[in-house]
Amino acid sequence: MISLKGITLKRDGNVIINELDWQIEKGEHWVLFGLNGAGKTAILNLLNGYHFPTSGKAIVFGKEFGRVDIRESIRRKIGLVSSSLQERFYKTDSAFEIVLSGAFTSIGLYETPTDEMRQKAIDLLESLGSIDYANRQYSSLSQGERQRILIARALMNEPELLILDEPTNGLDFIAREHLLEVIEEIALKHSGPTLIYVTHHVDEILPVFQKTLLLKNGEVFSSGKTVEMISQSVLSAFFNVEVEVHWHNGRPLITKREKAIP
Ligand SMILES: Nc1ncnc2c1ncn2[C@@H]1O[C@H](COP(=O)(O)OP(=O)(O)OP(=O)(O)O)[C@@H](O)[C@H]1O
Repeated sequence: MISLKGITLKRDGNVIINELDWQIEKGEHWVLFGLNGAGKTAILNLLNGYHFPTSGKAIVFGKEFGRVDIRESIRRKIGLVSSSLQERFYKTDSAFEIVLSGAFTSIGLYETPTDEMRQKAIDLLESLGSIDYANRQYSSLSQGERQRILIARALMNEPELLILDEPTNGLDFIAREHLLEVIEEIALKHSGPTLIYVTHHVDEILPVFQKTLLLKNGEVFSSGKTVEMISQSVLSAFFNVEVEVHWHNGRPLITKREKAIP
């Protein structure tokens, strides 16, 4: 579905992504894990066609970047949930209008939605538990409610790939767990999209994310099965700090290992 080989991205003379290799198969849900400044956003911008690789070969949905302009066709197949989108919406738009705008991949509604689109938006709002606040102004919603609206918006086009960029930012514990339940349901849907979950929080990695790419300083530190990546030895080397990993109900927790008392 996606094949990135030897991708390097330079911006203003700086190497932001260096020799990145990443293969994503359909139905294989991934975590993109990296600390602040690792280059996660840069990779998402690459996948969406907002940045162009300086070198390397990128094939997205069977089409190679650079051969023809494939940005438009790519963006219709990718749903993006990112807090950077929130700042771009119009303050007066209702949650329902924002979900509908997903059908046109636009910010704001410039075209008249069909009855079919309206019904789809209602169905999605219902399935995400958001119908009660569908007519409220988006700007008046809580952060957790906004994230659900963004997910509904991203699902309007039935994307092949759904990218969730740090979706739990600003959520309290309960709202976070509720959102993770929604995400798990989407991931488990047979005909649903393939997911990329971007985070720097280990404890948000759900069992449905069976693959993890660890990104450090713009390079792949390691990638593969989540259980192998989220291990004591790999993460201690990744963080450069000794950590312990504890698994509970299929979810990992990490703590810094205390120094042994001599
Ligand atoms: N136009 C640019 N010119 C130079 N450096 C840039 C440019 N854009 C991004 N960078 C740098 O590239 C690095 C990767 O940035 P990126 O935003 O992709 O990181 P990130 O992993 O998404 O971080 P965060 O978790 O903090 O959002 C950072 O060090 C950033 O300062």
